[in-house]
Amino acid sequence: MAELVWTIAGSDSGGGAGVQADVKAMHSFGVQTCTAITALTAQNSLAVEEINAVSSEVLESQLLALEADLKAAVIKIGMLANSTQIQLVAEHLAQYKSRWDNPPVIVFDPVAIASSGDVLTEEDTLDALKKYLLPLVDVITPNTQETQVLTGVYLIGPDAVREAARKLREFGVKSVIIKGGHWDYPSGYCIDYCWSEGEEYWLGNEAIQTPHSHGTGCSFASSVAACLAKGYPIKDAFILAKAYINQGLKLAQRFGEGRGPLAHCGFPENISDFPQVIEPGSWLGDELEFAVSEEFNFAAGFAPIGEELGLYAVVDSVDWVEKCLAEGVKTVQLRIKQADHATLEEDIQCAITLGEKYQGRVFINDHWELSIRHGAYGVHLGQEDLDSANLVAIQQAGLRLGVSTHGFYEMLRAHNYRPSYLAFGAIYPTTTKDMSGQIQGLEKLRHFVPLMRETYPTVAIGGIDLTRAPQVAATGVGSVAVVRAITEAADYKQAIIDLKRATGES
Ligand SMILES: Cc1ncc(COP(=O)(O)OP(=O)(O)O)c(N)n1
Ligand SMILES: Cc1nc(C(=O)O)sc1CCOP(=O)(O)O
Ligand SMILES: [Mg+2]
Repeated sequence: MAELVWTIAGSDSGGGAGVQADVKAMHSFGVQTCTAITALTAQNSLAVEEINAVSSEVLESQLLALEADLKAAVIKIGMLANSTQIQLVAEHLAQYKSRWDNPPVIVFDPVAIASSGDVLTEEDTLDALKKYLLPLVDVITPNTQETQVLTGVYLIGPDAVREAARKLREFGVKSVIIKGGHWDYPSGYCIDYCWSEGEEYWLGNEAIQTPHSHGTGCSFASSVAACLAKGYPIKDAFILAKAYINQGLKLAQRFGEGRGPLAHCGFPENISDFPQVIEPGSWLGDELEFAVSEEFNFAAGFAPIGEELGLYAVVDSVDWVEKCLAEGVKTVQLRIKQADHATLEEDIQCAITLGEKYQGRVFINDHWELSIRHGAYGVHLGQEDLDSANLVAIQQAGLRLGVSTHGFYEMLRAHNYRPSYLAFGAIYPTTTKDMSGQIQGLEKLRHFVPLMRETYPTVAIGGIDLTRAPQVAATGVGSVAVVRAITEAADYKQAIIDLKRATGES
């Protein structure tokens, strides 16, 4: 069943922003949308002629109807026309938060100023917002002007953006996304910022030049809301919303004499619409003056593999490396996790030699220094390892590099390094490793694979067994990686034959 998302916002008679944009954006991400309309604006592509706020009774009757029968996973709030509406909505939200079995996530787009420049709310709303609404908000998505109006911070650079986000959190907001569509810094680029749970995320891409951008703010917040309802973590919702806007700006058309609306074109599927994850040491990171640690090393472009990896066995001993290679598994990873493993170096050496003997690809998990020392075919690293491993040394030694990813943000971060392959996990729950909160499922895998398949060999891992392998392979992923499906099989030789057949390898 589709997830339910409400939008509490104004109607745009011109069809480009407000609830009209919200419904289209939410539909693109596959959620069911309910609406509570706060105002019937009379506007077209040139101007907002009238606001026409609905009465408190009319607004409340919509909320009462929805809360009685169609409880939302996420509620997106757009234009609230006056302080009475703000107070009314805040009272209802507070009840939902305290009384519903599954309290809704609140996403607030503080629509102060339409892109045409018209002020959409009354003067006294600012105090009411700060007093009643912001303490209930989980994610706020202001643009530059709205951020400045709410915080008094003028966004002249990254530190000012951080400072504004801190001020918004002081009002009680949990997570902050500040959209950089208007700050043109660095020149010609559009940089966006997200702060959530102590982590910050920066995304950037070249600014897309079009006058037809009406409704981008509403659509961005609605995309975030829909993605959160779909179970994406905020950093992935942030990326997807940004890709959705980029896609819509590129395809936007003129309707009327003024600014046309953002185009709504479904889930973003083209990698060129996705932003770059900005990291210290990258060009954009330098432009934004991100601190770079002394031992910082960055390398992009690792030795290619040249074909898909096929059935991929991830095992914890040399004995299993040999058993798998001997049965014709072409890609094997030695994954030894005990820090005090007495024969670690010897085992890595043996695994590398076995790979050469059986002409298989043997990757070593984590231990990149020993991998370089003994000339491994490749190493497999996790996201945290990207910060600490000597990537330059791995690249210069000609080792292949595989990188784990768990979601869109990590996938795009890994893409900065142009590794030799990308792994997506965990597709299903697994007992081999604690992956709680990081289960992707087939629907998300179906989105990851087409974005990356042209650039890298792709691998799916986590909870895959013989019964699930065919559906995983049907996503187009190039390789299925398993631990227990081989090492805990009653007959591992038969399991290898069956898994290869189930994934179309033989
Ligand atoms: C093929 C493949 N994919 C993902 C992983 C997980 O690697 P990582 O995130 O580094 O976690 P650990 O395996 O070190 O626990 C993997 N090993 N192999
Ligand atoms: C080692 C590992 N990495 C994962 C990831 O998602 O990064 S899932 C995983 C365990 C896979 O084991 P099994 O096939 O037994 O479920
Ligand atoms: Mg690792």
